[in-house]
Amino acid sequence: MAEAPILETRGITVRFGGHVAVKDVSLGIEPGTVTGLIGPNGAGKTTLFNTITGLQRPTAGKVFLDGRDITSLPPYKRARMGMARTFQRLELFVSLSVRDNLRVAGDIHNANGRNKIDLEEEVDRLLELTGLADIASTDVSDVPTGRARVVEVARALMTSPRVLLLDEPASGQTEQETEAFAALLRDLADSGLAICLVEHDIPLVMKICSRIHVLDYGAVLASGVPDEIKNDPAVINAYIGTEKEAV
Ligand SMILES: Nc1ncnc2c1ncn2[C@@H]1O[C@H](COP(=O)(O)OP(=O)(O)OP(=O)(O)O)[C@@H](O)[C@H]1O
Repeated sequence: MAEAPILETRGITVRFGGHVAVKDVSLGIEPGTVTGLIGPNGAGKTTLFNTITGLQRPTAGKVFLDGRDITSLPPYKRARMGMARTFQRLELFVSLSVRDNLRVAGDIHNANGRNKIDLEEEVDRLLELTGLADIASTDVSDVPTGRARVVEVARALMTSPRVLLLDEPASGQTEQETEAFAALLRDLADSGLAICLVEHDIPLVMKICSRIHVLDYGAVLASGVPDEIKNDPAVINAYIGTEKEAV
């Protein structure tokens, strides 16, 4: 039997003036899985992430973590409860080294969190795990975008999250980097993490997600396993058929 979702949205709607960016979206993310969230530009994926993480207040609907209604909690409280994310536009400390970016996140976690980590040990473990050890001392400003995205994931992992939301993490990665990244996400999910992946790299999504939700004009157009999504005429028509990288 499938595990109960650790993260749930119920009937989330977000309006910006007269524009409905997210429309009545209900979905769940289970521990130990990678869940894909795909759809055309402007479909509402980032807005939904912002609502889940507390950066955007929904017009209607609720967000639950561990069955607890967290809709009115600020982002830092959600982070302390085990939610971490990365951003479409990288949000790293560019004048710091890769190692120091991880240290800062670990410091903040230790100052606030209940499950304190051994900082240096965790930094070393995550640099190894994410394949960043060779550039640990490099300033992020000198790190190419593809690898900087992995730095952002590693930094998010410093908070020992149980839910990880990734906004276009493969954008800017080479084919080889994406292959290693896919293996990393699978390993993280295998260790129990609940991952939600917003990504335009359809082959990557199809390869690593156990379940996929397709957003179109803010609403869920389809939900299912990769084979169902790949062959859904509405999805092909609205999105996959328009993607150069289509499977
Ligand atoms: N702060 C805002 N104010 C007004 N409109 C917004 C705001 N943020 C997003 N939107 C609009 O809401 C819609 C959804 O945007 P969103 O960025 O969530 O889409 P997306 O699916 O993440 O797109 P992409 O794949 O291009 O990142 C778009 O029409 C966008 O212009």
